[in-house]
Amino acid sequence: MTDPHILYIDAYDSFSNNIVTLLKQSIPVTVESIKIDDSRFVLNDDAFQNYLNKFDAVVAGPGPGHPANPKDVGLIGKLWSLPQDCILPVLGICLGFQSFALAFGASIERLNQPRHGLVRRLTHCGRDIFTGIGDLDATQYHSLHVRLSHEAERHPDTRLWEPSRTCKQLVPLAWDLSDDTDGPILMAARHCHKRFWGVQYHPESICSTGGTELIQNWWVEACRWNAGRMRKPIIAPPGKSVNIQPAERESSVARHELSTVHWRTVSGHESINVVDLVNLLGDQSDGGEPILLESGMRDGKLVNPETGRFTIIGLPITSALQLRWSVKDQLLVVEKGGEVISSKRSPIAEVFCALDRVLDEHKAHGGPAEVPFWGGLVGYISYEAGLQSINVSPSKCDTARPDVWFVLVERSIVVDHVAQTMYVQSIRDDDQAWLSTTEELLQAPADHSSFGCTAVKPDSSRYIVAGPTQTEYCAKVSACQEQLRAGESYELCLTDQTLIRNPGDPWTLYQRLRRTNPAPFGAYLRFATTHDGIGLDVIGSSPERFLSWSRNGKCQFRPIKGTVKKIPGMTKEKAEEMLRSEKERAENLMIVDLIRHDLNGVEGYVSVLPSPPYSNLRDAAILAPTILISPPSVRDVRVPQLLQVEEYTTVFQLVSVIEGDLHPSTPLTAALANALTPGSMTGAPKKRSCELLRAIEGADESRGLYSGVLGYLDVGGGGDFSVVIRSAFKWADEGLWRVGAGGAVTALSEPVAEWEEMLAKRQSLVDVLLASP
Ligand SMILES: C=C(O[C@@H]1C=C(C(=O)O)C=C[C@H]1O)C(=O)O
Ligand SMILES: NC(=O)CC[C@H](N)C(=O)O
Repeated sequence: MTDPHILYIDAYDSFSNNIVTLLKQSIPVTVESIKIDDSRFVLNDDAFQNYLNKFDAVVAGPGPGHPANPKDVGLIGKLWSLPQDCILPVLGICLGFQSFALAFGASIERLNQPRHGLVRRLTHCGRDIFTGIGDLDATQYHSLHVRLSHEAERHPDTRLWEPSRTCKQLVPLAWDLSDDTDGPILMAARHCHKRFWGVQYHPESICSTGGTELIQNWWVEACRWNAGRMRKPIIAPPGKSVNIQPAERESSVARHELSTVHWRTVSGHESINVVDLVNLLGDQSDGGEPILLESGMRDGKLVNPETGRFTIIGLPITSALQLRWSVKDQLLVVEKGGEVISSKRSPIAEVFCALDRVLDEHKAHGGPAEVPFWGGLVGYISYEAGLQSINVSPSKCDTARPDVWFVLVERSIVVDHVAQTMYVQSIRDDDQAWLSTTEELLQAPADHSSFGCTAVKPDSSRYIVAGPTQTEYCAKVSACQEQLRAGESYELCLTDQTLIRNPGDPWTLYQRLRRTNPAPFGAYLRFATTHDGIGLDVIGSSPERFLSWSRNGKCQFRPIKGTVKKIPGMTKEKAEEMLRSEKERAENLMIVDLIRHDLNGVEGYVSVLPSPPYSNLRDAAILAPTILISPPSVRDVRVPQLLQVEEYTTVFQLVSVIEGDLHPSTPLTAALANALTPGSMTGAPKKRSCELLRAIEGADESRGLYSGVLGYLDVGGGGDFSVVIRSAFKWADEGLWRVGAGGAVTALSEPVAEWEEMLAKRQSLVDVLLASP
């Protein structure tokens, strides 16, 4: 017999996939998810009722906004007044619960103090959906709350479990009695005779307990009611996405003969000097600029040996394959040998397919197993490109500078700083001569010349051209907090940019940055097009891994949220104490739950190649449509590290780790494509928060590379991307370095403290760009 079917109605929350996963893990059901504004049903009640008939129960999810606003709740608002024969058991969560309570006479009010990411022990009735659940810790993400009546709440001890006089149909099931300013806050209720339940907290959060039991109890109740009504489990209709079985999937993806990675090792006699290496190799390179992804060192030790053990020096040739795409014109341009070989308007999803196809075409084996990069695509994806993937229209940027830019690196040197070994690698077929020459070069004593280094101009030419003022920034923090209090967002990562003139040589500037602010994701890139004059310089010292995945599909996110500046006298112990505060922990917890959602939602997709004839595979690739594969292709999403303090040169940070295993048939870029834009740079829920930030930060501003991701896609199947923070970038046509910085704003933030945090985060870059040579 097929499993019963649950409909999940998603109010654009960033925790929805966690709820769907909790449902699937707790009870034997199939879950189908639709959005609150599903165009098939919003204006067509008959179609919605018909559709509901195919399900056994509904879960109405959390989300931003107010339950009285039809735009915020959409289809959820229709659940409570359906004709008798269409009514289904419903569990409302947070916004879904508020919508339920509002429909039956409760009022929805603002809390004095929003509860975003707070974890509290609840007082529950121990029966109904709370049967058998003892102590219950509940993560909360709400600014609004359900008030049954003022009168009932004045006597919480005697009237806790009785319906109030004004809301006779709502039976309270759980309360949070820990809040002195807001009084008892209703945490769960049920309808006295309809099969509607709701919880104000988030049972799916990593810090909530009893989630599985709650779902199981609710399901028992729902099934009991369905049995009484003789509802039969019915097979859900196919969703919008196409289900492709693995065998079929394999055959629809172009497969190529694997290339072989050719490589040699050179042992370092003493600590390997990355700058000397780049100078040496830069002079030898075939016209292209070396690309450096460096694992930084402080006092002779790796800053973070877990995320930063290897340094990658990519040596692309001038005519290397490049793939570029810009939000403004949506043109996907593939260039090789200095010639544009294809140029086609493509949505962002196609860009990921194109990246996958280039990787598939260059797929290689036989490289050193311990080395995470054998060759592949190195580049970045901007914040605005990420916004496209969640359907947020970007700010009005008036240039078509690339928002996605990758360069194929076929020759590379990878330094393993732990084993003190250098790997000389090439994925070209006929490259033994280059391998031998480079091996010899690396064995010879280093020559300390500095490649391409231009003379640095006098001091006066370095200054801040534009940047935020304290008054403006604090006003923006307050604007964020108004949205948080209104329930529009749970956390907003506010940022701003400082523009600095420094005509000095970027390589010299990077050398200074790596000395003053060594980081696990150091980056030095110089990209240029061969014909239309677009050029970009990046110097970076990011501490934050966005996402990495190994060749066998284990993927890891490491969001940072929670910052303490290193002022004189600040020790790790003191920073730990400060970062244990409710505010810092709440900020980080929200992002952990958001990333779990992103990972739980990873969907595979394949490109179906058009039938031949086509002149070459790349032409075919540009024509290929994309098909989504459902269901999600990630297993076992887990949080091996929650809220740990890590030390960097200028700040202490609170870091969590979220991991999962990708199904082997998942395309290489699937996790990346599904998780953009980085949640630690947006806030939660992601989509609404990005829309609010666009308005607050300025509709004409774009974040560009800042807040985007930078890293590599390896031809062996792995990948590693950092979040572009503590970095500066400069477009050739603008000639100014842009330094973005910001921080998460919550209801508990102090505007001046946020301003100071932003200054602390941009300080290392400002120092480097303004310092005397
Ligand atoms: C916004 C920045 O950093 C982000 C915000 C953090 C925070 O709010 O504590 C920490 C790391 C980053 O995810 C930045 O460095 O500019
Ligand atoms: N998590 C939620 O569903 C939040 C609901 C509502 N927007 C509030 O802030 O109260």
